[in-house]
Parts: sequence; C-alpha cells; structure tokens
Amino acid sequence: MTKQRYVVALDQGTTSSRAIIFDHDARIVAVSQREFTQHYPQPGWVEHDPMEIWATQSSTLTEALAKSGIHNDEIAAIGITNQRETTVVWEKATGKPVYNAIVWQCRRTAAICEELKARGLDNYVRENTGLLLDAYFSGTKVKWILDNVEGAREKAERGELLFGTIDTWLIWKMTNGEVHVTDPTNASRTMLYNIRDLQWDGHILQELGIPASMLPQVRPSSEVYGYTTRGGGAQIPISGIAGDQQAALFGQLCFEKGMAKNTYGTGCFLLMNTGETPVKSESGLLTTIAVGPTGNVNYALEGSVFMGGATVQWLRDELRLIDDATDTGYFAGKVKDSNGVYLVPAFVGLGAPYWDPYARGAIVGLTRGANRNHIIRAALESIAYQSRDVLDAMQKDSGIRLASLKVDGGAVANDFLMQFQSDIMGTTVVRPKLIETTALGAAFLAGLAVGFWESTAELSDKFSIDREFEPALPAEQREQLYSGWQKAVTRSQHWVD
Ligand SMILES: Nc1ncnc2c1ncn2[C@@H]1O[C@H](COP(=O)(O)OP(=O)(O)O)[C@@H](O)[C@H]1O
Ligand SMILES: O=P(O)(O)OC[C@H](O)CO
Repeated sequence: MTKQRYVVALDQGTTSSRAIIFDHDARIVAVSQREFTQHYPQPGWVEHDPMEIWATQSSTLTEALAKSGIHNDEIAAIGITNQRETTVVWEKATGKPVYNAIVWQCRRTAAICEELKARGLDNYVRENTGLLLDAYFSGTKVKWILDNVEGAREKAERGELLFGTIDTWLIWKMTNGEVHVTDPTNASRTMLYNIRDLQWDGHILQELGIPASMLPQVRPSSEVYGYTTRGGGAQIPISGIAGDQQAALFGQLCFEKGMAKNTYGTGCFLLMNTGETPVKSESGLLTTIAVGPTGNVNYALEGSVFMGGATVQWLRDELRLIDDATDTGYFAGKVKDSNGVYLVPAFVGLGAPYWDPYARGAIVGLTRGANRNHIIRAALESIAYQSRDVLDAMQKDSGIRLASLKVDGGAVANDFLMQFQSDIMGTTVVRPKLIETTALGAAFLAGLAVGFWESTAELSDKFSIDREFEPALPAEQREQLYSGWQKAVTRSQHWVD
C-alpha cells in the first residue's frame, strides 16, 4: 500500500483558487493557482461565476498533483478553506447555480439591511449571530436571490434549491452532489447562525423568508465529511473546513485565548481568539466562531477591512500606475513620505470599525507637488492605517495589549508595508517563513481529522519566523500621521445616498 505522505489544502480566495500540497513537516511540495473573473455589474456590486470557481479550483488540484508527480493515493486528506460570506444558490437536482455567486464585498443588499434595521432586527442579530446587520454577510444575499431571480422563491419553498458558502459549494461538487455541509466558522458568517446555540436561527430565517431546507448541515471543522476521486482514482477524504480567516488563525497556531493574527489578502482581517466565551464588542468589531485546539468551537473578535491588497490591484488594473503588486514597495520607497496625501479605499464602503456602506473612495491632501509615487505610497499606507483602526478597537474590547502581531497573506511580502505597519501601530510585526498560513490551517484541520498529525502540540515545531519588524517612528510623529488618516476617513464617509 502506498504511504500517504501528503495533505492538500484547497484555498478558494476572492481573486484566485489555489491548491497547495504539504508534506508531514508542513513544507509546501507543490502549488497551483488560477485567477478568475471578477464581475462588477453595477457600482458597488461584485459577483463571481460559481462554475468558474469550481473549474479553477478543481483544475488547480489536478495541476498540483501532476506538477509534483504525486499520485492521489498518496494524499491522506483534503482541507477546504474559502473566501467567506460569498453566497451560492443552486438547484439540487441539476447542480446548476440559479444566479452568480454574490461576493462578500457586494453592497447590493444595503437597502434590505436598512429595512431590517427599521423592523428592529439589528439588536437581535448582534446578540445572536455576533455580527452587524450589514450587506457583507450571506443572509441578505440569499434573500436578494430569492426575491429577484424569477421562480427562485417558489423553488426554494418546494425544497428544490440549496444554499452554500464556497466551502459548501466545492464539497457538493467534489462529492458529486452527495454531501451538503459547512462548518461553524463559515456558518457564523451567514448572519443566519446562532453562535450561542450553535444552530441555524429560526427567527432570522423567518424574518428573511429563507426556507431551512436550503441550508447545509453544520459539522465540526475537523472531521471526515465525504470522499472525492477528483485528481485521480483513489477516494480521498475531505476532512477539514474553515473560513479563510479562521483557517489562518489556526495555521498561525493561535489556539489560545488572547492570540491574534492579521491577514493581508484582498481585504485585511485581524482576529483574536477569545477562548470558549464570546466577547461582545463595543467598538465595531464582530464576534465570530474560530477553531480551538481540538477542532472545537472557540470564539474570536474580528476586525474586517474590505480593501487591503485589492487597493494595490486597483492601482495596477484601473489606474495602471504599476505593472505588478511587487513594484509598490519600490515606488513607495522612492519618496520620503506621502507628501500629505491620504488614500481612503472605501470602494465598497467601509467595514470595521466604521461599517458605512455609503462611504466611497477618496484621495485627499493633494497638492501640486503630489506625484505617482505619493499615491502608490498612500495606497500601501491605507492598508496599514485600516489595520491600526481595528487593532485599537481590538485592544480596547479585549483589554489585551498585543506586544506583537503575527501577520500573513499575499501582501506581507511587502517589506515597506510591514515596516510602516509596525511604525503606525507601535507594535512588533512578526512575519512567518510560510505566509500561506490560510492553506496551512486547512491542511492542519484535515490532517488532524485522519491522524496524519496526532495533535496540535505536534504542529508547533513546524512554525518558524522569517522576520520581525520593530517600530522605528517616534510616537508623536506616529500619532500625527494617524490623526491625518482619521480626518481623511471622515471625508469619505456617508458619500452616496
Ligand atoms: N508585494 C506586494 N505588495 C502589496 N500587495 C501585494 C503584494 N503581493 C501581493 N499583494 C496583494 O495581495 C493580494 C493577494 O494576496 P492573497 O493572500 O493571495 O489574497 P486572496 O486570498 O484574498 O486572494 C492581492 O490583492 C495583491 O494585490
Ligand atoms: O479572499 P480573502 O483572503 O481576502 O478573504 C475574504 C474574507 O474571507 C471575506 O470575509
């Protein structure tokens, strides 16, 4: 019998699908990545084609296996991690989506949220789901599909439609429509899940008119859900699921209360494990479900920033100021400061701690001397300022001052950004050698479920630090720069009606 020496993580992100093969030492053996199309049908709307998500994700699995020469009977398990909240509704009988996936960044349901607030639902949502009544989460996106796609509501009421976040959709496809599941971390992002009872919330489902028959079964983040033959002949267990931010928290070994990480991908997401008790935020953070040391439910405080690395993509794709994201560090370093320029990337409104769906992007402080490098620099700085906003809120709510912050995600490769982050937070920033901690977390969850790794204690020696960035900016200058940012934010708020 072939020895099963590897675990695969499928990391379905907002802009790309990735398959990463890890060995027992948690080293990356092979990676395959494919970008897919972003659809912007109207200002503030964002969609993905679920079939393209599936096609890119399944082909990365095939390619990673082919590239590495690893046969699928050498794979002990597959773990899934995914962009959260993004909503797919499909027909049970045919597996055909009834509409494009409505992406977490999409603002189209802001008016539905207002209506629900007017009906007094916001406090109930806060208390029972840990979230705010915002268009970010899946609940109002499902409602929008049922209200706007012809015949969808009738079909849903006849039990013919299924809902899933991307984890659910991928597992459904990988098991040829046999398994309809999610895990508590993803469920906790739908605004339909009661994070205290750990059950779908009947009251919210009723208020939104969503039939319970559409919902996946919620299973622990680390256990065998089903098997797939994708990528070859053998049956591989699918045995780990976590939303990408919770997977990164797990991959950074933040199993204990008070441990935190910030991930710099499309958005930025700062999460702190608060242990077995949910902590309510007074400062605009979310209470959400994380994964504890045995794959159990823990709680976390989360600061969600909608535009992180995506701001850099905008510089590249829309303004064409750079050819590649990696160029930003070079250009930002060519000027000594941003020359008073601030860029507030409120392109899809602002998330934590402002929660303003009506904010829009702004570049302020321009003078005749402002040039391209200042704008590039201001774009990178905006990522760090937004993370400082949520760190301040996190420290206030948790009562814990972080001596250092663990970071990961695509944009942490940028040394300028990391140094500025440390400067503007006044905190040491710790970058691990392996920045694919989201995929690593999913691999850990899947591997633990099948005994590939014995326990989380075994995982800690698989983690090593690449570099620590120490704050170098005098406190007075730091606060002066930061107050300029806060002023800039006020200029972008409540922009559209
Ligand atoms: N050197 C860099 N400097 C700044 N941003 C970067 C750099 N490299 C990648 N990025 C940004 O990081 C993001 C990709 O990170 P990733 O973790 O793959 O995101 P996701 O999982 O959200 O798709 C992109 O938005 C990209 O613009
Ligand atoms: O695609 P990412 O990595 O930016 O993550 C998206 C988040 O899960 C949205 O909540």
